[in-house]
Amino acid sequence: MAKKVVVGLSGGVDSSVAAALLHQQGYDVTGLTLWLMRGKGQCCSDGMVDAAKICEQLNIPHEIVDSRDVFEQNIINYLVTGYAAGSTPLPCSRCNKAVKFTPMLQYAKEQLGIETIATGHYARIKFDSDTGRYQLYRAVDRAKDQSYFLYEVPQTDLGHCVFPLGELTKAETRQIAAEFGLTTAEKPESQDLCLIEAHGSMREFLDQYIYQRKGNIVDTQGNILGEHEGTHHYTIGQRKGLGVAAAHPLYVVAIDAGKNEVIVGDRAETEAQECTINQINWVSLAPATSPIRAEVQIRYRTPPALATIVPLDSDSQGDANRRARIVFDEPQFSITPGQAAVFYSGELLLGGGLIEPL
Ligand SMILES: Nc1ncnc2c1ncn2[C@@H]1O[C@H](COP(=O)(O)OP(=O)(O)OP(=O)(O)O)[C@@H](O)[C@H]1O
Repeated sequence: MAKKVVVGLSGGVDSSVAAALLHQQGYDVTGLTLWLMRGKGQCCSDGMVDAAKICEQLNIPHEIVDSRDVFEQNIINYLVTGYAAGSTPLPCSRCNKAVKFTPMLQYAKEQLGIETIATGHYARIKFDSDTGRYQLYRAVDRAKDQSYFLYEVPQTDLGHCVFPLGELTKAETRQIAAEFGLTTAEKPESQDLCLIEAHGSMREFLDQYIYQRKGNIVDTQGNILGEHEGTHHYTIGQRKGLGVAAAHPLYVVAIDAGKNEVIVGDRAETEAQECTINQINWVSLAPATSPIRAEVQIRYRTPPALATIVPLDSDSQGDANRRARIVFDEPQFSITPGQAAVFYSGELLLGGGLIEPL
């Protein structure tokens, strides 16, 4: 009997190709689309229609799961609370874990009796029989690699996931889509976070939830340089849009939501060599109990930098091995609370955690 798999279909070209490839390989494929956003979620409604067209084309069943509440609780609330507190939360890794993988697997198992799910993520999973762990590797196409956003996916889910595009380049994916004649073959690449695509900008999205309270933009000595309309409009390392005239470029160095201040300084003042992370999820490696060396990536598009990860006893929720101090070999530009620090050894993703306020 054909092996059954549920493919998470966003209506984009990547997940369409993932479904088409598995279908071609003889899998019994079911498409599943999560309805994520209320209100301005035009991209969701378009996505659902495009995903339905793919399912018709491949002649496979299509399930739509209303996940708007799950998305609101786990992503919208998370973003709004984080930005209001002066951090820059990372929604995609949280979404993958809390909205996509775990709930999709649960639905697949409980409602459809299917044990495996697939997505169009660019990353690779391998089982390591020595450690008994499911390991995550960067995608072959480094420009498209999405492993950074997958560091939170628990071992219990990874063992039930397939990433058919992990060995492909984006150009190959497009070519395969054209060869299959998929209706999504020519669909343009999504440029940004789905929330930004839906709302125009993060600022427009957040302004619906967070009151715009005017405050001061100050330098690191406390001198007032200008005015802002809400600390949630800023992120660490930001240079553009400060509205402050200065002889040399100024960057956001810190955000003090309590005092309602944005603190700016020159580039060197945004650099730090250490940070603490919490809520660590160990992926390819069993939880470290002594310091380890790794390449640590502090933003999706920031190149990894060599560092020592020193485990601390417990995290904010009291779990052992889930908090660590990261000591970089060189100072790093704009270490940003709320973003993820993800550790790699070459292509292998070891684990990751969330950066605490410095
Ligand atoms: N609403 C959704 N419902 C089900 N699965 C989804 C949904 N959104 C994304 N996914 C899955 O997660 C993968 C990565 O999503 P991401 O938002 O990064 O899209 P992407 O890289 O542009 O991929 P695609 O071209 O398939 O949209 C998708 O390929 C798809 O398998």
